[in-house]
Amino acid sequence: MAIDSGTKEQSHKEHRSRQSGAKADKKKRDTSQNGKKQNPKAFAFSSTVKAKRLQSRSVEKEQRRLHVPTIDRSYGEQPPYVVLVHGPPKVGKSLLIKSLVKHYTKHNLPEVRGPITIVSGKQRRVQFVECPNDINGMIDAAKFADLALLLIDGSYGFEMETFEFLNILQVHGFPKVMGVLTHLDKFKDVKKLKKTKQHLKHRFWTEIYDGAKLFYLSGLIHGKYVKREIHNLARFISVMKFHPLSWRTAHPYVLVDRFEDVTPPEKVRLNNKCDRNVTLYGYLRGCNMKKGTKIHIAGVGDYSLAGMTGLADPCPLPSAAKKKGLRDKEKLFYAPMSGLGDLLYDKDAVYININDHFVQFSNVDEKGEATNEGKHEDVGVALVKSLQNTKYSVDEKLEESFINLFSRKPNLLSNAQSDGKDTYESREEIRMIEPLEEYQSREAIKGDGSAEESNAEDSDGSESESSDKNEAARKDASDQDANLKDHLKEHVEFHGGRSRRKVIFGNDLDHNDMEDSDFEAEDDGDDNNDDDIQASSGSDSEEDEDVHETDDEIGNIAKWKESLVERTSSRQTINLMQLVYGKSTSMPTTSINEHDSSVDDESDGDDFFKPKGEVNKKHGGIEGGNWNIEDCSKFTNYSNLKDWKEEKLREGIRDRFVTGDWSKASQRNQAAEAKVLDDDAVYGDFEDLETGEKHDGNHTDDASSDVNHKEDDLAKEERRLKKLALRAKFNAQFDGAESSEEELESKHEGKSGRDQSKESGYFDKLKDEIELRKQMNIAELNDLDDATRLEIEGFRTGTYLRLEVHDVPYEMVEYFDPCHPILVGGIGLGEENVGHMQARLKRHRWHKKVLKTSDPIIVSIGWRRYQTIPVYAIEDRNGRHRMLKYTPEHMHCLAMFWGPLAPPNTGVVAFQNLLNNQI
Ligand SMILES: Nc1nc2c(ncn2[C@@H]2O[C@H](COP(=O)(O)OP(=O)(O)OP(=O)(O)O)[C@@H](O)[C@H]2O)c(=O)[nH]1
Repeated sequence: MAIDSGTKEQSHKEHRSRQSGAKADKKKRDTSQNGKKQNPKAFAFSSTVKAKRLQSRSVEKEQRRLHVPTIDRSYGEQPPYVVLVHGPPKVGKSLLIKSLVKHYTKHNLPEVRGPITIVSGKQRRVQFVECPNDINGMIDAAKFADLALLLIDGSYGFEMETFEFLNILQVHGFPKVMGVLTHLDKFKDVKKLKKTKQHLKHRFWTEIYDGAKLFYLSGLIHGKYVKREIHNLARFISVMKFHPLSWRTAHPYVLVDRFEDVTPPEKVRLNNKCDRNVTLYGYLRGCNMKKGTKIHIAGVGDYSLAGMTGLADPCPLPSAAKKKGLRDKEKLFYAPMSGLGDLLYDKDAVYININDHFVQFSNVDEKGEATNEGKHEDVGVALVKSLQNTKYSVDEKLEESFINLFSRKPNLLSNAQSDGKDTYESREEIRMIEPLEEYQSREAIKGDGSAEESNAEDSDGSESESSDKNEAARKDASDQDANLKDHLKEHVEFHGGRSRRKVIFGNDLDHNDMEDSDFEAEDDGDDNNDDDIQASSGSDSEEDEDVHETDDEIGNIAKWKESLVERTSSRQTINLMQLVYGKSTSMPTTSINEHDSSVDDESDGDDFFKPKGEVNKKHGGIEGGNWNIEDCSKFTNYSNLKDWKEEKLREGIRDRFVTGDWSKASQRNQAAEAKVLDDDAVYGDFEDLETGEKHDGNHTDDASSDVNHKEDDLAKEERRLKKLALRAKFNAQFDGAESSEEELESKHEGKSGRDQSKESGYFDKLKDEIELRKQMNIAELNDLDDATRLEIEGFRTGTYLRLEVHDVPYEMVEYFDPCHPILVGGIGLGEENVGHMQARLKRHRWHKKVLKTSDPIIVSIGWRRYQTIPVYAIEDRNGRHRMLKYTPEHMHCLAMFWGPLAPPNTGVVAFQNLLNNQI
């Protein structure tokens, strides 16, 4: 009792809720939110301003989504998507592929050699390829990759390889790109890790586009990456959407995943260096390939095919695989070069591969001894297992078979591999012994050489992008040329037993300081070395001087940046003036001059150039009448220009933008029709600007152009109706699958109830039309028998092809390296001819020296890469081409060179040096 009474009497201190501090703030926030709106979605449009903003934002998003529909020419089953794993040496490329293969197939991949095809889902296969660490390999890889995984050593930072590869990618059509940070376990400090991650992410975004996916692989568990992280990465790969790239949809290509030498052995015996016959195997991609198409083997040359056969798919989709027997399990992977796959018969050889889990034995380990996990191993199994390792030509196998069968000698390939390793190790040793000399000599090479390699050029045709993000990426890349990437510097250093080419960003110096605290001793030395590199390279360009300044005085960064920014901005204005107004101001004056007096303005006295002047005049005459051309700047009548500084004028067009009030638009359109009929002067009205028509005294022109417009419209309408009729016919024929889709769409549109839905409807209609045409083609082809179909259509994309090529140089066989994928591209009509080509070209900002006319360069264009001698020129204002001895600074110029022709709008990249000096 006493206790009870005691407790009753005891007064506890009352709980006082916090009045200030983080907790109180949070509570306030919560209560205020809860109090105001319990269901934020239900009150989304409580404010009209907000509603308007939301609406315009969604419209903007919708608009951004729209792009000209690309025509997908792939008719057959989708071939496996190529996932390219790229990165500087020793960053973990092989390990990532092994981990991913393990994730998908539950099999351990002994080594990564050549493309590895795996089934990643019911409807999807992917082919993993490790990108070789040399420029040639990177160029080829950029041409066939559907998704590039850029591996970056997080503990070290960006290396030049990544940026060089990105530049190549930009030119050859930008496929999807994802970044993967590895070696993050080397960070001991969590804060530093976080900061570095953030920093690298933003740097990555600057290079690609904001929001580009970057994965973090935090470390290794049992020598493999963490399962969960690999699982996430695999999920992303499995669901990723790939857009067809324009060059590839117009050209068939094969990424070779199996290669055989089928030269008659007798011929080789007589002459070891005779031309060889080879067979190349791989999935057909891009578009259909007809018989008789010429091919280009990257790095080898153009050939006509001696034979082309379609084989059974070695790794079919689960949905497509027809099970032949009960034990016929689905084959989930195919990697003949890595020694994975299944039983395969073809003309040249028979391959027997048995999955580990069927026979319960492991592969041969490194020492060449079999570690038996299975209960018992019979002779048959041993035989089959030894056969597993033979995957070279028949003659080679005949020579080696008895050794392989009975003595368990490690095969030639593994020998070669280990030899390679040995040489590498010995090279490392040499470096360790003589680090200084080696280092300095390498610096000297790379100060010039490696920058030369990255001598990427912009081209006209680089706009052949399909995905918005990719476009954004390119835009970003070009936009930020001036301000961000100019600061990017290569820094060669000896790190972790090998020379690495670190990327240093001008605006990241402070960050580097932060990072450097970890590796202080090293980097102090490196700073000095950096100066040395600059000195040794001996370049005396302005930029380099600037860089020297920064290296000398880090405190002056701001000033240095100021001067750079000023300079770039001043340059930009000049360029802009030239680009936007330069011609517009000059053209009218020249044409006026020509009209006024027949004296040539610039080429006066020079009879040679007179005809050109006349051509110019003609141009002026033709264009003068054409008021509807897009580039109105050339014919600006200054008296008609509106003064956009006037508030009233600006107010007048406010509603023409997404943020404006659109209800007026419909009224205005009605009014506009009336106005056109009306002969009253409408000068100064904004209708003029929108339609691009000018009403200054050319009423008759306007009227006639209007009539033309109307006629055009009528024709268009007629065509549209025809198409609709066709479509209806098609729908009636083919069980109305599309119409149901359409209904859904229309329902959706009705729901959204916006004007913009019409536009997206148009977009969808365009897409539908393309699809319709495709379906009609397929329907038409389905009626044909197989042989005729093959004749007309060619081999369909996704077919596993065997290509036989005769008389290739013996070096192709001799130096064949499974780690260096072979790309075979189909050549279009007209592309097999040689001739002069003209390309727009700009010296890359990393290339320190100007390029000189007649200095040989190596050009990569289309599937090809070849050496040629360019002549640089620039187009003067009067349309003449003036030869340049050297390329101009920060400007495009023209390059004329001789070589196998490529279609217009093809991306071009040129290199001065392709030496593989990057290890
Ligand atoms: N600590 C740590 N080690 C890693 C990580 N990723 C890879 N490694 C190790 O780095 C070494 C090189 O890995 P590889 O997969 O052979 O690298 P690679 O890029 O294929 O190398 P090359 O083919 O020679 O260019 C291996 O010993 C890996 O175990 C990581 O995230 N953390």
